[in-house]
Amino acid sequence: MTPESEIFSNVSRETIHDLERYQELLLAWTKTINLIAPSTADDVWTRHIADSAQLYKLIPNGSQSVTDIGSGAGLPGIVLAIIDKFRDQKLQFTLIESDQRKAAFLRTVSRKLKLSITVLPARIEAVDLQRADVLTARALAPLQTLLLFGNSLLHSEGTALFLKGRTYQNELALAQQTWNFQYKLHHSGTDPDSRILEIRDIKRGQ
Ligand SMILES: C[S@@+](CC[C@H](N)C(=O)[O-])C[C@H]1O[C@@H](n2cnc3c(N)ncnc32)[C@H](O)[C@@H]1O
Repeated sequence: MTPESEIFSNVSRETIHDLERYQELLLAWTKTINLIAPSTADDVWTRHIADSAQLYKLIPNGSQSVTDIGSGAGLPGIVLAIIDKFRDQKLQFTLIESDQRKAAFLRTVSRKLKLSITVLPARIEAVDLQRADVLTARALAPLQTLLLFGNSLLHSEGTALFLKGRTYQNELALAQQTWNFQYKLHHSGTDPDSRILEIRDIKRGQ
């Protein structure tokens, strides 16, 4: 089994169907608003959908809420909500995206696919939210900034899942100068140079 087919190995046919509908909507809206980099439009399934879907198995059992920050086109938030729709876990998702047109796209996808999502068209720094069990982010900001957001948005026993490219080692070293935290690195099933950072116990350093 390839790493990518492994990502979808426990996923139902209905889930794949909804993910394909999401992909169609994403490509249709990309013609008018800049949802994804044009260079990635030919490979949305692997570059964006599979890349996001691999986070689902890292969401701890018993979690109830997931906050996805800087969601953009809904990556990973929408993809995780689609997978969760056909599972027993029934997570409540909050997606924060400051660009109003992207937030409109997220609301449209949520309505069409009947997802359990609240979209907040706001800046992350400005929201006053109940702390989540899980915080996710992809392609948003350096790790130091993500930890600052995690410090205010994540439950004290919660888990942050951040998709990071090849700079992850430098970002970890820099973040450790300001923050104390526990972390685990997971290989990415879509890009050998990327990692998923699973982070807990975020506290400001001395
Ligand atoms: C590079 S895109 C990545 C989007 C998506 N997570 C992905 O992987 O394709 C970053 C997104 O975060 C949003 N964003 C950046 N700073 C933000 C902030 N402070 N509050 C809310 N959204 C923000 C931008 O509008 C943009 O849609």
